[in-house]
Amino acid sequence: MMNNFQDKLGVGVYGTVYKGKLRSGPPVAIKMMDKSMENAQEFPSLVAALGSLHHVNLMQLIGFYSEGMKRALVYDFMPNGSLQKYISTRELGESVCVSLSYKNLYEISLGVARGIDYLHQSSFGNQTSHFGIKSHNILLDENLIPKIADFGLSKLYPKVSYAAPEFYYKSIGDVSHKADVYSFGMLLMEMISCRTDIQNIGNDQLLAGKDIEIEDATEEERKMIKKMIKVALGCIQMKPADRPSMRKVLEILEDDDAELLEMPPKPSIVSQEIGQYHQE
Ligand SMILES: Nc1ncnc2c1ncn2[C@@H]1O[C@H](COP(=O)(O)OP(=O)(O)OP(=O)(O)O)[C@@H](O)[C@H]1O
Repeated sequence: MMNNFQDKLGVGVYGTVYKGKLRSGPPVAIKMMDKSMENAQEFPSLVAALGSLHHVNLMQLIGFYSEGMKRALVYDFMPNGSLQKYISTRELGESVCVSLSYKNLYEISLGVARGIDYLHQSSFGNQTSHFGIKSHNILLDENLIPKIADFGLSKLYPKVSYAAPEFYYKSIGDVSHKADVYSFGMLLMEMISCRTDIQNIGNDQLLAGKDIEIEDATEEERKMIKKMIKVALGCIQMKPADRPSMRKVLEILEDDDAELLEMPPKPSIVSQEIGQYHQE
């Protein structure tokens, strides 16, 4: 592997990511793990488990390095970087956001849902309650196909993404795959709000049963966004048991008639809901 660790792609919770090159040619991303990693003794078995997962929407682990305290993971290099870069209006301004069409956003959401569903169905999913999904960890390849990265590393170094309420309030349910469903719903909200005013659409138009008006969207795109909003509202329900499974989410996103489905109830505000549970 050829790399002089000069081309830094970024720094994450687990360490620093560099761009490198395999001798045979393709560029790679090398994630140098910090020494402070917890449960480091689990690294070899985790690498074996991660290497056995194959899905078009998961970032494929193509190699690893482990010697003494040094550990590194090698992945394909993703030329379009992370989804976060495209959808964060706060950090980067709207010009970046609008470079993704509604269709792009819908297809990315479908790909991410397929990747999470695969993880939940896999034997790895049986041992892991949640995978910590967030827009930083969704990388886009040259065709804007999303790849979920870092999904196994939360076993070594627990971290919270769009934290589901059950992480804080045990009374509403156990932390399970439904925490990923919640994170996925928040991700959808983030994606939609990058192009539209989600507050107004979610509350005023859709929830009131009205048709949504989205500027500069075709009829097909309007349907896609409407499905994404419905799925998002279902996924961010307060109680894990009220959220759909990732398999159900996929069914809805892939269903052409899903826009006719009933709108999920508006998710209640945490403090009110928690108060209610405490009174039960
Ligand atoms: N395979 C890859 N190809 C291209 N860029 C990558 C790749 N993997 C990571 N990066 C970039 O490197 C940076 C750091 O990535 P890393 O996954 O370590 O952290 P993160 O996703 O920013 O945050 P966290 O550690 O909380 O998951 C990010 O900006 C990401 O876009």
